[in-house]
Amino acid sequence: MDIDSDLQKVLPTEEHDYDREKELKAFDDTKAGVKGLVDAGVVTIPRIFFMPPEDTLSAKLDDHGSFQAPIIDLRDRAAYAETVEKIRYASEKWGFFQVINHGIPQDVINKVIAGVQRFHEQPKEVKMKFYSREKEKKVRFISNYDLYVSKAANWRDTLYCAMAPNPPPPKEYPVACREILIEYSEHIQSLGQILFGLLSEALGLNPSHLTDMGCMEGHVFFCHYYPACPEPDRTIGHAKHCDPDFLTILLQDQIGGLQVLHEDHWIDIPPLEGALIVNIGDLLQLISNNKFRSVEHRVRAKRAGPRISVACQFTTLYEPTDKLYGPIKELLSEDSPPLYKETLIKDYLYSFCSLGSDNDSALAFFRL
Ligand SMILES: O=C(O)CCC(=O)C(=O)O
Ligand SMILES: [Fe+2]
Repeated sequence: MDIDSDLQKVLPTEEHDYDREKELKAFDDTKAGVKGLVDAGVVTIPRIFFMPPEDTLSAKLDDHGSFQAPIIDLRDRAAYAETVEKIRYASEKWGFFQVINHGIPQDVINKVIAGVQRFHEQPKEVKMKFYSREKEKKVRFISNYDLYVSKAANWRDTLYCAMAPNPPPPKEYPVACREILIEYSEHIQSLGQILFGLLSEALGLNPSHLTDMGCMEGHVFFCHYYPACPEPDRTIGHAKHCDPDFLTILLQDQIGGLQVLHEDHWIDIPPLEGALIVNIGDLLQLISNNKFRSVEHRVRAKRAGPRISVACQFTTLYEPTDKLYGPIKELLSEDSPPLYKETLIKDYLYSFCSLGSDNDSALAFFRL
């Protein structure tokens, strides 16, 4: 008996036949993203999307109904000190909270979701013109920014629009969502002011401290589209990651799937009509010297869809600035020495992107 050829029969031949690089490239070259696969009628997902079982099995909902990320009412200005305290607790213990009565009209939120859906559901020929892996581009469409470095491709497409500082001329944003994104960006600036004020006070600083440092200088919209997935247990919508910014304001539609890691459990952040989700990013963890926490989160793939979300990240991305960010001096003492070295925002982002989102936090590179 020819042992070698018998062995070949029982070994999964797939591994030999599978040229991952080639398949990633073929997918990328379609410039049509995951939506393109769904439109082509796939009923089994291509292997480039398979997550290792430990990541998908645990992607099932943990049964921890007793945990719920804090919900904070921003209208209650009379109870300002109490709101500051709630923000402090949420930022230290969860890194995530939802805000209600935040001042952004529901009508605007609905139009943002509709505009983003319109962009992603256009004929692929229109979207393809925006498809690019050039990081410095201020407006671009891409499926999986970390396609070539992550363990598995995610079931998601994204339109990026940098809104500040130095926005491109309005005509460079896609016509499908141009007007509403510009309007939403103005609302985001106002809400950002409120949140950074509260966060500054929650750190025991002057209310304008974080804005004076430039934490609000830039923001970028990540307009995600998660198509309905025929095999949701084999893949993920958005692999676990922390955000590499100061702060994220996230708007999600009613489909659900977002989970946050809390005390070793994956906790659902269920859609709450009218609410916005806020989470602390790595750069705020860094400048707060670990007082606030940037926490891992992910989005499950679902049979239901599409799911639409818009993450607004406060960061200047790759803007050429020489501003360095390190732990805030006022927060340091003998008992609380600096834990991180200073960094440029763009250097932090390069480290983050080189890792791929499903790896350990890039913060580790900046530890002293
Ligand atoms: O789609 C979501 O709910 C999460 C998106 C997200 O985590 C991100 O863009 O960083
Ligand atoms: Fe995120």
